Amino acid sequence: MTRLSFPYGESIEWFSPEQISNLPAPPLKDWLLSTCSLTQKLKKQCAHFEVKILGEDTLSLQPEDSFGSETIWVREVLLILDGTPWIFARTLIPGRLLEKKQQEFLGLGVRPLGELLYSTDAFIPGRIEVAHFEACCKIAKLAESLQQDVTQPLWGRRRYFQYDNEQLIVSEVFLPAAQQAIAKL
Ligand SMILES: C=C(O[C@@H]1C=C(C(=O)O)C=C[C@H]1O)C(=O)O
Repeated sequence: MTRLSFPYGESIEWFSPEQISNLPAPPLKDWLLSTCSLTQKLKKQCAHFEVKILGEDTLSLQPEDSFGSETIWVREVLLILDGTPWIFARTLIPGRLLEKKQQEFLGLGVRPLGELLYSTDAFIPGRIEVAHFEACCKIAKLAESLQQDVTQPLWGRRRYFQYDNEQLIVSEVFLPAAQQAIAKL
């Protein structure tokens, strides 16, 4: 039985959108590939937006997750719209970058990361990768623990942001409630 606790994210196989033949139909496809702040898009869909921190810590991750850095600061949150969790988000920041912007990252708290990343041109959005997750994975178990049945694969994306000569990675999984709501937009 998978231990359901932070860190929830796990080594996931991500693909460039061109490699995936069965991307979901719009509007979910548009949300997956959007280059603007997800926080701003989500806030338009609710009256009350909230960030719930699941965990923040410096971890030694698997090589495929560590992009060459010996230690990574990991932040995992739920983005909650009018009381319903829509997004599981996981941010990976290499130690070298954390040192440069320690106060900003460690001081985020329940403010959305997007407010930092999109407040300055210093963070340059980069490529987007996508993945979909079956019901067996740890994030699906997290969705089930949030009383959201996983009746179809969950879609997620991973975005790279460059700062100086470092990069951070932000991945977001659209939970069932989000996929159902977006399908009706
Ligand atoms: C990167 C953004 O910030 C969002 C907020 C996050 C957080 O607070 O940890 C993480 C990922 C994003 O969903 C964005 O708004 O696009």
